[in-house]
Amino acid sequence: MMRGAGLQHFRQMVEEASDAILLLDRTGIIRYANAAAARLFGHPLETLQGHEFGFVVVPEEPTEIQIPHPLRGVVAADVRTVPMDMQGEPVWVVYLRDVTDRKRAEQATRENEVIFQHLLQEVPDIAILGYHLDGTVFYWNRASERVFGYSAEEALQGNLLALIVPENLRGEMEENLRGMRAEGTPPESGPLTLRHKTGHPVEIYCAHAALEYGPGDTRLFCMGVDLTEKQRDQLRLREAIRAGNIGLFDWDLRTDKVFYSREWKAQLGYEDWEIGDDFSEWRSRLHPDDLGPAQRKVEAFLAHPEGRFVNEARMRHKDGSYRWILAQGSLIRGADGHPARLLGSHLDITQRHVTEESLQRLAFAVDQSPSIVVITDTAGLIRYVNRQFCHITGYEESEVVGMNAQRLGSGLPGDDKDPGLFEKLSRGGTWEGQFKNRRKNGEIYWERARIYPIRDGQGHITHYIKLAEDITDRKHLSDRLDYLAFHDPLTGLANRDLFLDRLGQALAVARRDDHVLAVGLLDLDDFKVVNDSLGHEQGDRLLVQVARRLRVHLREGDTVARFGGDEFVLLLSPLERPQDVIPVVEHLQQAFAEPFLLGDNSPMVLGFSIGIAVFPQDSDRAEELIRHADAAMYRAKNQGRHNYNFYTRELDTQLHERMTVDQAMRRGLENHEFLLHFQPRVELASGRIHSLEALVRWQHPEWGLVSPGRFIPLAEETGFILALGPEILRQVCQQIRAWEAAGLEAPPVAVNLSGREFQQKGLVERTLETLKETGVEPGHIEFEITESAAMRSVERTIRILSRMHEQGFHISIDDFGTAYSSLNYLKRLPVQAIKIDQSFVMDLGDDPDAHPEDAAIVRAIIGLGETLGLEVIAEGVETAAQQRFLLAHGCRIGQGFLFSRPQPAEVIAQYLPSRTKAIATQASRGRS
Ligand SMILES: Nc1nc2c(ncn2[C@@H]2O[C@@H]3COP(=O)(O)O[C@H]4[C@@H](O)[C@H](n5cnc6c(=O)[nH]c(N)nc65)O[C@@H]4COP(=O)(O)O[C@H]3[C@H]2O)c(=O)[nH]1
Repeated sequence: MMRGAGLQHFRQMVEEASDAILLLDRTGIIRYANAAAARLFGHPLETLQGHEFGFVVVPEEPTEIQIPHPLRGVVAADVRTVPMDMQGEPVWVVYLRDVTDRKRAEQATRENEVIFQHLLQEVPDIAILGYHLDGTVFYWNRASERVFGYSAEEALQGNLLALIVPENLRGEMEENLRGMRAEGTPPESGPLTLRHKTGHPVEIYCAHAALEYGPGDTRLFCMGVDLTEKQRDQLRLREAIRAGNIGLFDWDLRTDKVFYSREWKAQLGYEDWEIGDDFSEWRSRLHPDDLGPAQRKVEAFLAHPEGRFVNEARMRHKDGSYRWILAQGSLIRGADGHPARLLGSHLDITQRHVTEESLQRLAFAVDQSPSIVVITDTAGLIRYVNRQFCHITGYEESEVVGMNAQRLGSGLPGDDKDPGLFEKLSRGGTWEGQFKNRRKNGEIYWERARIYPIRDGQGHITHYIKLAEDITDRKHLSDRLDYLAFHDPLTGLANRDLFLDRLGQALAVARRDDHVLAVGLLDLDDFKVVNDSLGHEQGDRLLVQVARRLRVHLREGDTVARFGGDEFVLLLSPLERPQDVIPVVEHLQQAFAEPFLLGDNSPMVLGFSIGIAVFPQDSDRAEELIRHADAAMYRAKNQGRHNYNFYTRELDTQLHERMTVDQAMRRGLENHEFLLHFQPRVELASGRIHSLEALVRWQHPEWGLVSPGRFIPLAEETGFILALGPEILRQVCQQIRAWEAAGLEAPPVAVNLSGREFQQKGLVERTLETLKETGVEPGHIEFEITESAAMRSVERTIRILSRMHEQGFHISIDDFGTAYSSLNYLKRLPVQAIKIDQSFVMDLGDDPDAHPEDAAIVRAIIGLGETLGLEVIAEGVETAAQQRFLLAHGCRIGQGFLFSRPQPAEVIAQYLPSRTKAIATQASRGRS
């Protein structure tokens, strides 16, 4: 039992308790009430005490009662009654707790649940669907039924993916669900195109919410708004702005604050939060060079805000690079009519700038290109020409743009020069070829061109481009080369190739029409002599005149060709009979009786020899006909001047013989059949040997000793002399060494050098080599070259003879007097001797006085030799009278049968002084 202070404390606790506490006697009268009870009942304590409680309560059982409150209406309270015994009296302690607010909240919640469920279910424009993370649908409101066409009953059995997600989105959706399962991130909100039960697309704006139903049971709600057209437009606009990467700005001119959109910032590499709303954010990022102009443009626009504000400037990206930004905007005025905002967009046009710059460079390159560039449209109208075109054609760009390319004869589409051209181009092919065009001044020029079609993005041909080069010069050159390939450059006559071609055609016609044709090979008599003595220039002049005369005196259909040198070939066709050639030849002979004119207009009569071969009797093949005509010509020549000769079978035999001799010579060289005879050149006064001339002989096993007159000309003709010559020199050197070895004093030996050998390259080197090998000094050798060979190419002769002379060789001019030596050249030749041709000496006979002309020639040659300081050697001295004449006129040295025929080396050896004797003689001379 509590007493004293304890009781006091208990009483205070009861008094201040938050719950209402009443003490009832057994009749239910309130004997005590605390302050909370007074608040609960809304009556003062005094009123409560002694008042009947009035509620039926079950002791010990919590009960809820409704208490009428004078101010709050009805107050709800939870009641618990506990029976007690107070000083023997049974009493009830009643505890009351005010639960009005809680009750109300519970009521509200209950009501809300109903409302929300109703709302969710009935909300007209929002399709709400709940689904598990595997897509199984567990909630489907009425709007979903309308939007997607499935009833809730149908939907609740199915899977969202199968129901409303179209094929193309399924993968993405599954990916989203996987993301949700793994990381708890719900799919992003945004517009979606789903599928109605009937299959048509349903465009909705979809927001997702994830709800945790229990551990491991997260579910998703999709709330989809079926978009109105306006909303769709707005969304499209937003999407377009995003997709087009268009940055937006909204500059409040009064506050100087600017709204920069995410894209505006992203264009420059910034996150949304990295850029504020100050005007300086724009200004500070402008390229220093663009800042001033851009600001001035803004100011100008604000001062006169007409149309649209447009500016292109470089702006600094976060990475430090600069981007080209196209800013466009319009002014918005405030309610007071003053400019309030500048609203606009930013577009990154860097790529366009790069492209434009490279296009500009390309355009520059095309314009400056060394090629002609022309662009036309598909109708052939010129749209562009470059500088080179203007330079080549002489047209100004403005004169031709818009003009049909055809009118320039440029060969572009529509040109009728090549009908295949347009067809090829319009099929999309490339055309390549040559055009013959006209410059503005009317001049013709050639171009090599390529034309390509230009296509647009869809592959349609929109233009044609021509790239061309002016090849006029090249064309002329190639025409010239073509001409040269088939013509003789000197006379303009057909060359061998063209002649063969014509002959081939003529043979075909002759075979078909059964007629005769003739090939004539014409060789000018004595032309070589003229050429060698008067020089090439005169020779050429003569050849040109001959060509002209031949052309003039032959029929139109006949062909004249020049095969080189003084060899002309005629094709006479058609003829009825072979003998029809004769009048033609005679006509030509008459034509040649007329003199030709030399450079100094001095007249010169030139004859010709001609060999003729006839189809079909001699051959039916072109080459063979020419060969036969050649053989006939040789015989004509051999028979004397101004002759003509028909080919005969017998001629073939001769040719055959020539071939046999040539082969025999080549074999003979291998078999050492060539040997030397030596003919002394003697001092005319004393008869002493001055020097020797080596003369080759051919000791053939069957034909016996063959003289050089019979094989040297053929050897020269066939080139065999080039093999034989070095062999002769070698034998000469070896013989000199042999004589010396035998103790004899070997005099200098003269060796004949044929014209062919003289022309050959490396002559001096090879000669020196032979001398070195055999150990003979150059001073021991003298080379004889004929006057005609020396005069063939005088400058070259001088060059080679000078080199020989420098090496210590002696040189003499053989057969002097037979060619037309220019004294001017003779003076320059480094020769030591001239040999009077034996014909002049022999013609003196036994009595030179009886032959005054020959005597005069011989005297003139001796005088010439004296004047030029040359030794003069007379050839063919056969009589003592000749010897006396020569001596009397100052010729010191002679050679001829009078002194000795050419003899083998052993015979010659008998005449050679012994070396010891010679030395002794010299020694005794030295002493005296
Ligand atoms: N009737 C007559 N004839 C005389 C008299 N004295 C010498 N001869 C002959 O006249 C020719 C002189 O030689 P060539 O004018 O150089 O004329 C030479 C020369 O052009 C050429 N020849 C001879 N040997 C060689 C050689 O080794 N090389 C070259 N390339 N040609 C040679 O063959 C030509 C003829 O040579 P060969 O028959 O040996 O004839 C020699 C010689 O035997 C004479 O008093 N009366």
